[in-house]
Amino acid sequence: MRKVRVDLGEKSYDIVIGYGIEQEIKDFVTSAGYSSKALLITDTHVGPLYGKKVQELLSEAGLTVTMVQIPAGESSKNLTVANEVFTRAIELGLDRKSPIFALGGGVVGDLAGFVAATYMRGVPFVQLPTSLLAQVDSSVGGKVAVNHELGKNLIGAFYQPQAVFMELNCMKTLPPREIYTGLGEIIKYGIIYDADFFAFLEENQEQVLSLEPEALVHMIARSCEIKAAVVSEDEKEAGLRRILNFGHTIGHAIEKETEYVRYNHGEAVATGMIGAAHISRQLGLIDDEAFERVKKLVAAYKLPLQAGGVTVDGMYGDIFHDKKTVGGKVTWVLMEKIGQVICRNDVPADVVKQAMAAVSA
Ligand SMILES: NC(=O)c1ccc[n+]([C@@H]2O[C@H](COP(=O)([O-])OP(=O)(O)OC[C@H]3O[C@@H](n4cnc5c(N)ncnc54)[C@H](O)[C@@H]3O)[C@@H](O)[C@H]2O)c1
Ligand SMILES: O=C(O)C(=O)C[C@@H](O)[C@H](O)[C@H](O)COP(=O)(O)O
Ligand SMILES: [Zn+2]
Repeated sequence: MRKVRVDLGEKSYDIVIGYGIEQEIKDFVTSAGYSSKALLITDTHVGPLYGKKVQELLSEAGLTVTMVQIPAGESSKNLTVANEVFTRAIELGLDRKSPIFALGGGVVGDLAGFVAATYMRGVPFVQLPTSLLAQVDSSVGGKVAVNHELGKNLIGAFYQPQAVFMELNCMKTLPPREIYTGLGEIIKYGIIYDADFFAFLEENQEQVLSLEPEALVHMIARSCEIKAAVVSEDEKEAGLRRILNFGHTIGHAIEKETEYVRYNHGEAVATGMIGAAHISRQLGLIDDEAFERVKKLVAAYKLPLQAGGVTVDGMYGDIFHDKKTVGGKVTWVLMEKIGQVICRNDVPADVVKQAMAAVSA
């Protein structure tokens, strides 16, 4: 079992990573001082697999747990579904000390976190991530949100969980496409922060793709360490945290242009990283070798180098709704080398459009 601490003063918490961590969950809940009524939010794929087991586990820790299943998929991450969950919470009489547990991927985590942040102005929140992407990224750091029809994650908050429990046995039921998706965000950490980690991903492809336990623990723990270090320094994205958004400016535009169904998040981010690498090369920040290494690794993990169903004009319009765009100026996270990025808000429109054309199929 591994533990990673997210250091945020009074809001600090542990990420517990391992195979068979039921006792750790029970011990935490028993000593947390929660009200007895709790909500377990999951989706229609994960609920039938793990919902009952987790409900029983939480009952053994003294809670009376109601499970709410939202339809699986990104199209559930909206205010309408959040409102249905608020209604259940009110009907059940959940109070300010009633915990909300998110059991599922990033969609469940982001939506449940948004509900937890806003129901009665904030109730305790615990993440139980079950997808690779949620374990390496979305369950950590406190960005919670729902989508708006005009853009991704536009309605949300920074709201930290009180703990994150990552049960690695859950990976056994994850479809292969969702493994590649998680690898999109994992590759991101190598590019933005850790050249050795990038090299590990280049050199251990078989172990990584088969989720061999030692490789799996390493890639989840290293990803969490990097995210925890960044978030601990800059919780609310005043500066450094923007690096975690590498690939997301174009990635979110791809998701929106394809109505959140054609590509899942990690795939769109992977293509967005190619776009950002393209801009970096055009500006002379990186050489061809670094660009080719990124491209090769993205392809090796079966992620798309180009997106279909998008237009340059559509994507170009979307980037002005990006949360890193201020006063009409888009802040781009760009590569300086593998393991290091910088932010630039002076990228000419034609350079951006060339990169967008290059990643459009
Ligand atoms: N808050 C953040 O910091 C942050 C970071 C990255 C991504 N995100 C958000 O996360 C979302 C993407 O997360 P995701 O990739 O987990 O998508 P997801 O939540 O849709 O999960 C992917 C699919 O896998 C299924 N699934 C999850 N765990 C499973 C398991 N163990 N076995 C079988 N099936 C399982 C889900 O039901 C779903 O069908 C996006 O909305 C993205 O914007 C947020
Ligand atoms: O935690 C962060 O900070 C990130 O940017 C992580 C991203 O992987 C994640 O997709 C995040 O939700 C994007 O945030 P947004 O502010 O661009 O909506
Ligand atoms: Zn992301």
